[in-house]
Amino acid sequence: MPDMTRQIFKVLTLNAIAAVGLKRLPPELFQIGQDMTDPDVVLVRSHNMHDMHIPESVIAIGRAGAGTNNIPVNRMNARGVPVFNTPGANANAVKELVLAGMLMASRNLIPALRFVDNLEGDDQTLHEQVEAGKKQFSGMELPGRTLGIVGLGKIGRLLADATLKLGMKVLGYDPKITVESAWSLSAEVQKAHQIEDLVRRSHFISLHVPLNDSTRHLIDHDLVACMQKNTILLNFSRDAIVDEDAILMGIENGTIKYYVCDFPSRKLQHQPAVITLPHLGASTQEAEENCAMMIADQIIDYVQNGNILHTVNFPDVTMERESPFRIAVANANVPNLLGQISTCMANAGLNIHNMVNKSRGEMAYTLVDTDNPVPAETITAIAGISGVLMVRYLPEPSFKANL
Ligand SMILES: NC(=O)c1ccc[n+]([C@@H]2O[C@H](COP(=O)([O-])OP(=O)(O)OC[C@H]3O[C@@H](n4cnc5c(N)ncnc54)[C@H](O)[C@@H]3O)[C@@H](O)[C@H]2O)c1
Ligand SMILES: O=C(O)CC[C@@H](O)C(=O)O
Repeated sequence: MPDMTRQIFKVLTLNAIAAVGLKRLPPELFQIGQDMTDPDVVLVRSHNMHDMHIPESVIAIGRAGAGTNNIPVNRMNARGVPVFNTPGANANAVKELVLAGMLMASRNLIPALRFVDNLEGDDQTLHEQVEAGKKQFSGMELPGRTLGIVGLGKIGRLLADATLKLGMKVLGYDPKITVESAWSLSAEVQKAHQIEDLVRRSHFISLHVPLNDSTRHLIDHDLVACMQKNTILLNFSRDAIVDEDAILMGIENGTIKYYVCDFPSRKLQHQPAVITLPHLGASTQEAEENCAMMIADQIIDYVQNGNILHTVNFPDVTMERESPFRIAVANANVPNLLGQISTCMANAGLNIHNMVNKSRGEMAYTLVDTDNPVPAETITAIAGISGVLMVRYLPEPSFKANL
């Protein structure tokens, strides 16, 4: 069980996190380093944490970005460790790169650039070759074409808005769409009830779903077989959302004109119809700074106040402080745990001032403010309840980081 009352939090950074975000973590409260033993918090971007030993001291993981498939979320669930991310903070950067990808493909820009690079001779010869050769790169325009967007979250929605403005027809498929996304989606986006339907009707298809067991190889041989001839497929989500063999087969038989993606692989390298970028979707100054600032603020609020906003494994739970004494409990979402926690507090004669409890799937999280300090034995008693995964005592800190 980590030391819950400690006031200095050690932050291990596994990737470069923008300085403007790290600066939000004041040195009075946080010690930051790339070589930290027994960290309280791990900050990460794309570093693969699956094979890494994650010390018992860790109370939170912060992903400065959207995708969390590089983090062993299930292992963290068992320990009651929230995995934070920064939804939307890099969405515009990805949207812009997808637009660039669509234009690179629709205007054959990559082979055209290669053609020019390889021209030889003086200017006169070069101009002659340009005029004779350019017809092979003749492309198509976007207005009137159909873009199918798979996943209408933060990125998918921005892409829908931008491409509608360019005069495209937009089809969307998202069986798990959130209420927030549905509200903010343009009414001009047509709903596809089946992904096969979207794939059949689209000239361009762009993937914007998280990688998990239900989306791994979402684009397989069967779906490629449903595509129109000369489809342009864009994948700025994750490599394994597509079956690369199916993509290469689709290219070979003329179904896929271009596969534009952000995830290089040996199989895809040197394929003329594949445009691969080096995972550049979120690589803008703006996105990197947005993600770093957002994750820093979420971590500060969690370590100081136990508040949870934007994780992939916990419910959002926030409560204004009305008393200086607070405990935060992560527990399995099973009957009677709340009752047992309250009993431990009643046994210590503690009066509950305010309380909030929420669950998400198998995880539940409770914040309890008390009128009096919580004795160490009470924290130990709560930690000993079967199903309790993590308890933190959070007396109001003498030094508070600004949020
Ligand atoms: N290339 C990059 O640098 C980069 C940057 C940011 C995000 N990403 C990737 O893009 C993904 C999406 O990012 P976001 O910010 O839009 O996330 P988001 O959570 O806002 O949106 C994801 C959407 O996918 C939907 N979805 C889930 N399963 C689906 C399925 N089987 N079929 C259709 N829709 C499904 C969800 O309902 C949700 O609306 C991330 O998970 C990440 O892997 C890549
Ligand atoms: O941090 C990055 O550069 C990539 C982030 C991106 O893949 C994401 O899922 O947010």
